[in-house]
Amino acid sequence: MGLLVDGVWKNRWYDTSESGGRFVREDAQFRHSIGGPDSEFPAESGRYHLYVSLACPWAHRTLMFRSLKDLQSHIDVSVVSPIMLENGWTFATDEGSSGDIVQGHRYMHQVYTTARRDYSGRVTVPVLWDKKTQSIVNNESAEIIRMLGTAFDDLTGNRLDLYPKALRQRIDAWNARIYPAINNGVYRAGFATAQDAYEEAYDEVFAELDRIDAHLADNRYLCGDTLTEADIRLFTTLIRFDAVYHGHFKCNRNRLEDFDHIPGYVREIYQLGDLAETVDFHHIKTHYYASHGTINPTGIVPGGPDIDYSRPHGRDVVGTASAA
Ligand SMILES: N[C@@H](CCC(=O)N[C@@H](CS)C(=O)NCC(=O)O)C(=O)O
Repeated sequence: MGLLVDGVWKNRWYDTSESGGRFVREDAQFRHSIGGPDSEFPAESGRYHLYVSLACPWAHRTLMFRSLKDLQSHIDVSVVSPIMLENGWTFATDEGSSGDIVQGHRYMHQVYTTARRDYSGRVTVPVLWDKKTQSIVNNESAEIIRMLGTAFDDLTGNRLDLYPKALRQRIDAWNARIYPAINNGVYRAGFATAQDAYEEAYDEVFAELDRIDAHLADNRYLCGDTLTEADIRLFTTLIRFDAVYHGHFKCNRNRLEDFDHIPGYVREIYQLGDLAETVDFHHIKTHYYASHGTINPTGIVPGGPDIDYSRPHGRDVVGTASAA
């Protein structure tokens, strides 16, 4: 775990000393967009590449969109090793990485310094890479999924709209609650270095999960009967919850499987199209338990849990007519 300072790699764990033991996530620095034919980054088949970790919930969003939007043959993918230690994310193929199939780098930080020689900041995934200009288009998953959601529609003919105009306000409102309380909430609990910081995050995680569970009693998805971006963003945290966040990040009031409505909701999304192929529990568990030496010094990866996400979800009967 580390970061780049003026283009030089430094092996350093997160510094929580300035924030009262609270984990504060850094903002992504590359924020360009893929657009129409006149834009700097026009939508073109084969031009763009995704660097992802199969363990990472933020990268997972982009893989889910790539699958739902039929982009597999237009955007190829390099997968980093699940083990992230003193060199940060690596392309060690003996540990489960695909290798950097575009540039042949050994380390993810080289992708960043290829894009910007004196880059300072964290080296995160996902990264949307432009092979033509040898640069990073964007390294913020929330923005990458919006691009994948519409920019390539004329190429693929896939018009699935996960951020429809009529639902945007509601989607934005869900995202605004779910990001701090759940997506980042589990990290705020897990990476806290002070008891009160941990408890604050833990309480928020479960308050929001309780609210969502109640909402899902008579709403098939977060925004009623339509699957949206908000569901995808929530799913990537939920699918990791019992395997990792419950134990490793100490979010253990109860398991997700113990809720009334969330488990069926998670299974329904897991079973949609080819989305199950985007979930890799080996990478997920290995990454967290074997990479975070400050939290789990032995690096032992637990055997369980053993949850069958392909069993029937029973969500077809949920009141699709009711408003969210
Ligand atoms: N804002 C980014 C956050 C991405 C992020 O933090 N990814 C984690 C993996 S789960 C990472 O690469 N962390 C490495 C680090 O912080 O050094 C996004 O959503 O794309």
